Amino acid sequence: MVTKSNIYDIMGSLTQSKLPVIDLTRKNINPASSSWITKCDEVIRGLEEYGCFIAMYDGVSQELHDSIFLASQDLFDLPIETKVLNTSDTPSHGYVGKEPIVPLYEGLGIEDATTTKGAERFTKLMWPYGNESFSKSALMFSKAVAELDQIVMGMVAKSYGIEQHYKSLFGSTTYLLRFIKYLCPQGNGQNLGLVPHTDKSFMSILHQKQVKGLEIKTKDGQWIEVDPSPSSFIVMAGDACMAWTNGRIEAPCHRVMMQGNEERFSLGDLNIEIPQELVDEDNPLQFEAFDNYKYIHYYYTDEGKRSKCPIKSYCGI
Ligand SMILES: O=C(O)CCC(=O)C(=O)O
Ligand SMILES: [Fe+2]
Repeated sequence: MVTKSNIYDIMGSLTQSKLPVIDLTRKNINPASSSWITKCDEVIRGLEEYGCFIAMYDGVSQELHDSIFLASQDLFDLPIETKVLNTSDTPSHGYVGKEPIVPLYEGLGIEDATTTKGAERFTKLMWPYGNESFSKSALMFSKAVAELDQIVMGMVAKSYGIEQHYKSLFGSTTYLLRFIKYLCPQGNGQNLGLVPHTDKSFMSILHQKQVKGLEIKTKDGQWIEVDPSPSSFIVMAGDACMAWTNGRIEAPCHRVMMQGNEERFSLGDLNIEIPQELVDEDNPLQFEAFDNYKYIHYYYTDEGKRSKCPIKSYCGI
């Protein structure tokens, strides 16, 4: 029987607590400045405690924020026959829409979004006669957010003393820009935009427009709502980051409960080796080296979908 109290249990309770907000605007992130080490500590604390934090970041101007969301609207206004042309070998990187378990959700990914080639290839597929402003905005936004990712990863690597490993990881990094749209709930009580999950990527950077909806689960099981703002970006660890840091940073469970338009960045890496510096008597090696793309494929197999912690089933020791 479904009673009021067990509906509450299924949905989980919302908490008033907030995610850490870290000022990563340019004046604060010069590695030569004294505030740099403090910022590194804040970033690590946020990631170890919540698996994510909110970055205040000025690499995306208000103008770019506006133009990327206008571009997003143009994209979703295209006919479905055009949008489905965006296919990918990697599950969930192409067009996703009209899925029975998430009927409100629609998403399109641009692979290699930080390269002119990636941005133009996608634009040509969607607009065979061209759409220069779309491809320009997508490329500029991708580059700006990739820069934020690199700042954060540099801080993580510095704090753990694994800068050398980060350099090789960085060489094999590609970026995916995913445009996401959620329909308004249809008044039938169904307002789950996206089911609770952890990201399968290395790191995701989320940016929302006006309408909130993203909720992140704390380690003690409470859900925290995240308010949108043009200068805030949610930096979130994915499963691959958990393996790379030998379990120090765990990918947080998150879901979307309302409607809105959000852009999302995620990152896929190849041949990730667990840095030896993070392995000692107290912290034995927890994961084998793995390939992030193959892991994503594994996650979409029956075994991967059934697993409680797919990254552990895939490459845990
Ligand atoms: O739309 C959002 O804010 C979250 C999207 C998300 O979690 C995902 O695409 O994995
Ligand atoms: Fe996610």
